[in-house]
Amino acid sequence: MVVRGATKRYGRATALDGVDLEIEPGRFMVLLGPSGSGKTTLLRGIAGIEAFDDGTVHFGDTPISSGRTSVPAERRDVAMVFQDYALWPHMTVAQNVEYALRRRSLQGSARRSLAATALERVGLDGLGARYPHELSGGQQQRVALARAVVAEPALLLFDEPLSNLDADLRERLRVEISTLARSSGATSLYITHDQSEAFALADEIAVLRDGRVVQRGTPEEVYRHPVNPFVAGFTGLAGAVEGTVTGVAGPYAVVRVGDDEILARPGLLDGVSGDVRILVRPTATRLVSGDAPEASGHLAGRVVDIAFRGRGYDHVVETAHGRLAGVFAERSWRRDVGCRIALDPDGCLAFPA
Ligand SMILES: Nc1ncnc2c1ncn2[C@@H]1O[C@H](COP(=O)(O)OP(=O)(O)OP(=O)(O)O)[C@@H](O)[C@H]1O
Repeated sequence: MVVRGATKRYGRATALDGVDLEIEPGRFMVLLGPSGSGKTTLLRGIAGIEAFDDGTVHFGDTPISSGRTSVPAERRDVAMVFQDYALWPHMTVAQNVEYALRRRSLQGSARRSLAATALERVGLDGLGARYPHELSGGQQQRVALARAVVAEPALLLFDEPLSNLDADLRERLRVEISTLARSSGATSLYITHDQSEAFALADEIAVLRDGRVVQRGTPEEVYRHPVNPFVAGFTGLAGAVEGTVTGVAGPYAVVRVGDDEILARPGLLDGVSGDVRILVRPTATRLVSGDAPEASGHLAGRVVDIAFRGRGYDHVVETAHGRLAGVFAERSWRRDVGCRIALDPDGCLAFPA
């Protein structure tokens, strides 16, 4: 699927500002962006629920929306899964799924059999005769998934499908969506504002801000090499500290932060100098004793909060030059004690202050 120059304005507000997006057949793309960045507008335009003001959409070589051509939503080879499930309340579960096959010239028995297989694939065999209100939220979303895949569409669109579910169920259903989408062979586009969901699901992520794609890449590329502080901030930070670049050590900048010296990776290709803001990934932090000998790459601080996380504890540490949260240690520290944070330079991203 290829989108070129997708633009949409509402009055004076620009929801989409010339978005280009390509998804290779069979790949799972996640569009990650904050509220209001244009995610839903883009998805609705691709589905044909709304028209772009400008821009084109192609499925393979076939124009779906281009100039005066616009294939109506129901004739696009697309299925969509919504946040609020959007099941027909007056139809049974089986009828909801069969509805997606209405345009196929199939006999009733063939339709019923395909719907039953799809329900089995999402773990709902035996529930076909129930009505949506007789199911839990998670089960309703599974019906919506079965309905989306039953007709084997070329493109699956997901509009924050997990956001109405509680944490445990969200994780389980995320795995099911990932498996189902990939085994169906469809191309998938999934929108979310949740970076952990995006990282877990995506073959590729596109980060959207103010109606523009600001970065595209694999989850690893986006996490390790965010193109700007916005992307870094939106994909998980412990916090930031302020410092001054004093030199270079291999691929790293040497940065003086108060009395400490740490290494950081230049967040931009052309390097950094002078005053910098170092954005720190939580995974780059480790607590060491305040009595430990001072070492390069350590930052002095004081523990201000502790949260138990099952496999250990996340600490909030105040340094003289910024606060870092999510600093992990297997044992719990005490509040108000002095400590040092050992920093992995690959997770410290220096941007001009
Ligand atoms: N029907 C509409 N009329 C006017 N403005 C709209 C309309 N739909 C969306 N917008 C505006 O377009 C921008 C993008 O909205 P969109 O819903 O696509 O964002 P989003 O990234 O999906 O946000 P969210 O995560 O909150 O759903 C926002 O500024 C929004 O206020």
